[in-house]
Amino acid sequence: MHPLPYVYASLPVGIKIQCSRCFRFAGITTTWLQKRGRIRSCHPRDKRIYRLPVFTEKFCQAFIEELENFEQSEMPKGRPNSMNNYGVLLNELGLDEGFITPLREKYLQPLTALLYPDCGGGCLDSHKAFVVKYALREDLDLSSHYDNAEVTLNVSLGKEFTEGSLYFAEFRQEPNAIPKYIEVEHVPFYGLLHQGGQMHGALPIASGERWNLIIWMRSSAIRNQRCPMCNREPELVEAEGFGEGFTRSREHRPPQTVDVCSLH
Ligand SMILES: O=C(O)CCC(=O)C(=O)O
Ligand SMILES: [Fe+2]
Repeated sequence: MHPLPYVYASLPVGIKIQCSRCFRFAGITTTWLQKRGRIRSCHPRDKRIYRLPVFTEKFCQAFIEELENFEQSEMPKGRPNSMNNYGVLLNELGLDEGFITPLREKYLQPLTALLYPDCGGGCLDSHKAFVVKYALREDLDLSSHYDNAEVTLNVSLGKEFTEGSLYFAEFRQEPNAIPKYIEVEHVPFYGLLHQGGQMHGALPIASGERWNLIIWMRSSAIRNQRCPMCNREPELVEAEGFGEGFTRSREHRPPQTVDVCSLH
């Protein structure tokens, strides 16, 4: 059993180890990062899917144990979305403020600003974070979809499993087009960054249990112009917390960016 404070106490360990390395990356080029092996592009045709270290193994184990405790408790539970029957919404555990927000702002944003400057990577100001779980006799896979996010982080937390890779198609592929998918394996304790609008899904696991942390990161500067789900100008209603990441202010525009990789 891990009482919640134990997990909270262990969070900075998991984050700090990788964070201190990544802070030094802010302001340098994608090419430099790739050459040094700090992040890896997962496909030669460059679908802008990147693998990066996120948590320690010890942290992932403690995190899963805590999620299992929550699952077994009597506390009311929502599910991440209509496609998942299992899994946990992290705001229900009070993990936004002390965990996901600093992770997004301090660790991820320096990287996403570099990797996705054209889709709000430099101005991600809210998120929806949840954990998905796949197991035999529970959910096995996830059908093809795009996320309600500008940029998504998907971290493999464990446990042991076989198969269950992600597959990616074109960016917002036409529903009737013949899909050309690439498969990307989950590597334990590593994360994958991808554009939320890229069609993707998860193949069925063949054995074991797979737990992944998903952070849908949102940029109000981008989505205030056009909703990524319906492609129209959003009509706003009051919402609790981050809502779906829209804000009333339309003045914000994404900052102007240059392609640093083309500069010499
Ligand atoms: O199962 C996975 O790893 C992918 C989950 C996912 O794409 C999502 O929840 O949006
Ligand atoms: Fe997704």
